[in-house]
Amino acid sequence: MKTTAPPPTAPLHSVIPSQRRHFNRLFAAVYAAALLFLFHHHILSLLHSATITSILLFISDIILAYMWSTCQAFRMNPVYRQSFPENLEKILDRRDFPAMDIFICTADPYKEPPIDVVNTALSVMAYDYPAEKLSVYVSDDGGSELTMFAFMEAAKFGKLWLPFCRENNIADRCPDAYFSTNYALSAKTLEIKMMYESMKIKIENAVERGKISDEYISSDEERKVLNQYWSKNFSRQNHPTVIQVLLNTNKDVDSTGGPMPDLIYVSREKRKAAPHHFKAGALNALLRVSATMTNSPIVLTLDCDMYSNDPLTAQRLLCYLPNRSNRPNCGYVQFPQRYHGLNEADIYASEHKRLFRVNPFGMDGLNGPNYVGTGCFFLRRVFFGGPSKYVRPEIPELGLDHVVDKPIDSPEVLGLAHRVAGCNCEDQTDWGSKMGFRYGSLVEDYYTGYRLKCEGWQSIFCDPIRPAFLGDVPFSLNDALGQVKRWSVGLLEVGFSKYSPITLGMRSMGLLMGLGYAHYAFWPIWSIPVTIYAFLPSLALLQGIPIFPKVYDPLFFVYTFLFLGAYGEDCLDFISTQGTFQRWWSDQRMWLMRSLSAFLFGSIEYTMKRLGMATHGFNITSKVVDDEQGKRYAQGVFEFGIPSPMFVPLAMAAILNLIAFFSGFVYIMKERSIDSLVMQMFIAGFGVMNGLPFYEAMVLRRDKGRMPTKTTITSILLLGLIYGLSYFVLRN
Ligand SMILES: O=c1ccn([C@@H]2O[C@H](COP(=O)(O)OP(=O)(O)O[C@H]3O[C@H](CO)[C@@H](O)[C@H](O)[C@H]3O)[C@@H](O)[C@H]2O)c(=O)[nH]1
Ligand SMILES: [Mn+2]
Repeated sequence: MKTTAPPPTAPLHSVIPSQRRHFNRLFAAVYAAALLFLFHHHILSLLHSATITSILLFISDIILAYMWSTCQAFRMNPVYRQSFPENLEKILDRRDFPAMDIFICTADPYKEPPIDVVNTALSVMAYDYPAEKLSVYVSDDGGSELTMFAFMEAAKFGKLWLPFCRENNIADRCPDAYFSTNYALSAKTLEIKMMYESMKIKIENAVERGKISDEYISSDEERKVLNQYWSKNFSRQNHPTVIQVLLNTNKDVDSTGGPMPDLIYVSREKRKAAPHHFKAGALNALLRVSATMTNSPIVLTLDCDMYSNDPLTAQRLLCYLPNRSNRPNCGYVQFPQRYHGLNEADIYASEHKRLFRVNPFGMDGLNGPNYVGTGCFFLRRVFFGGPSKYVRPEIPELGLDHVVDKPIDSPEVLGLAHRVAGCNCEDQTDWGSKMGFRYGSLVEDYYTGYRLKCEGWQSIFCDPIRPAFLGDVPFSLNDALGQVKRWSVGLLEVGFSKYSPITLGMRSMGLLMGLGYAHYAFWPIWSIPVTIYAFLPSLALLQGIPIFPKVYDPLFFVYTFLFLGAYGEDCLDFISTQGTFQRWWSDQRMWLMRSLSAFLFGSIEYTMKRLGMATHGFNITSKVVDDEQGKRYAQGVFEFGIPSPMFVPLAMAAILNLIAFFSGFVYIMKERSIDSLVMQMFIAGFGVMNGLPFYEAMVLRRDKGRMPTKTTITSILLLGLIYGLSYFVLRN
């Protein structure tokens, strides 16, 4: 085989445009023509006679067309990147690697087990990177001594874990992940495993009992730290700032005498009267606290449930620093959210493949991907105004040029750190509006990334073959829908704000990027067409009323093409991004379910919030699962169990389509003609295929995760009501 000479300097990264772009562009043109044909028909028939049915179908198709067209932004120019961290040290001395501040957020020890948070922290502390350049900050919005205790233990265990990983060149640096692989059974490994298990037992035991046993507290120093939580007025929503330097790189060494990274616990001040802005507020507090202590030029944000799966990740980031990439204004590098522990079919489609893996390639070919809340390396500079406009923070020590020249545990530094983590610190300042992570949306990630893009920052998407980060997925349907419901509220908050992507976005970052952001800002409006298509055709079918063109009508072919084209393209995108057909099927089913439920409830919640009728906060997704539930999840069985209102529209649609399909069948047999009802039969049949897990959960299952009878009955009653109404409406 002929070998080519190596390039003069070893490359750090490469970028290849996708071959599919040509096909995508052509297909978009054809599809757009078919859409025009469809709307031509819609308008003619509306002019001819506007019935409720024709108006509803028109509205549905307008929204579907909106979603389709905005989605084209992701298809015009996808690019794939590769990075070569192995070449890094040929160009950059290890001693010149920049310092990094790593932020890990946690907010509730009962929904986010502290042992998992500890695992996440250890996975990044053990990066293949100079330890003295890493500072890990843990934000505890739960204000819990359980989390503090877990980290006191983690600091001790870390001193063994880090050298162990380094010496044995271990790839899985998250202890829990490592010990669930086929690890080498050496004496050293078993010793470390024992240490890990003993730490885990202590932490889990403390969480279970809700307090820390006396025998677990090993020094007066520890007792003093924990004492802060035991004062009378200390509660989750009301407490002073707690900051604890658990490891200090200038003092602490590992078991072999090597340096340890900094490890700092921060629980910002909380007062009931002061808004705390959920995760965005927590991250801004960390931005300020870290500025007073280390002020590293690079910041990594991580959710507590997302551990690092590749020790080279930090070095990979260096391959893309702005002076080395062709994106001069690159302000952040986003790694995708990828997950561990998914069941084979990924029944809740919580991989969110289109959101986290498919579309970001498309945005990367334009101005760069969205920020998705975790697994993202930022230049600290981006939090202080656009590339050419530096916004100076009110407190000079928080600025980029501030050099920390005192030890991080000195009274001066700690004093200032406490002050900037306080509730009043943001009063009358630019934090949350022009500086830091942005407030005003429950999806602070989407919103912050969007505003940065509007300011002129660009970004890069980095999806290495070995996932850089792995996270947890929701284990029950209610959690999976609840998460998307929260996102829906947050997205609409941006969509209908004065910074809407439709206006500001398109103006400041160009048409295609603007469309991409506009696609997500109005994501929840999927609920409108999906709800209409789930109910209307089947309600009409039940009464033998045709609402779509007959088989030999040219319009029938247009509909067929539009449906197969959209589904086919979606399937192709999914499967070509390391997907299986089975998972794609779950993904499309879950899309229908989200639309019928999460998006719908999210839109209602958003409306109520706007009208001042309710205030919904950030409902944290639970990361715990009981054994039985875990078993069902592993087998790919849907988890209903609780009588959640979110299941009602889903059960209604499933039941209706089943009845409609059979009654349509009988009708066709009787009339001996199927021409005019083919499309409705298809839609009902499709609904039935998607509804299979529901029939099972309503009728056949006896386990705890079955559909509660109450929900089934409610759904049937409501369905009866809707059918009654439709009887009058559809016949007129
Ligand atoms: O008041 C709060 C609420 C949440 N969090 C943290 O925010 C993170 C995300 O919360 P989670 O319940 O896991 O929400 P998800 O829906 O799974 O998260 C997705 O959506 C969020 C926005 O809604 C983004 O922040 C996340 O990065 C993104 O993964 C977790 O680490 C929480 O500890 C806080 O720090 N403070
Ligand atoms: Mn999460």
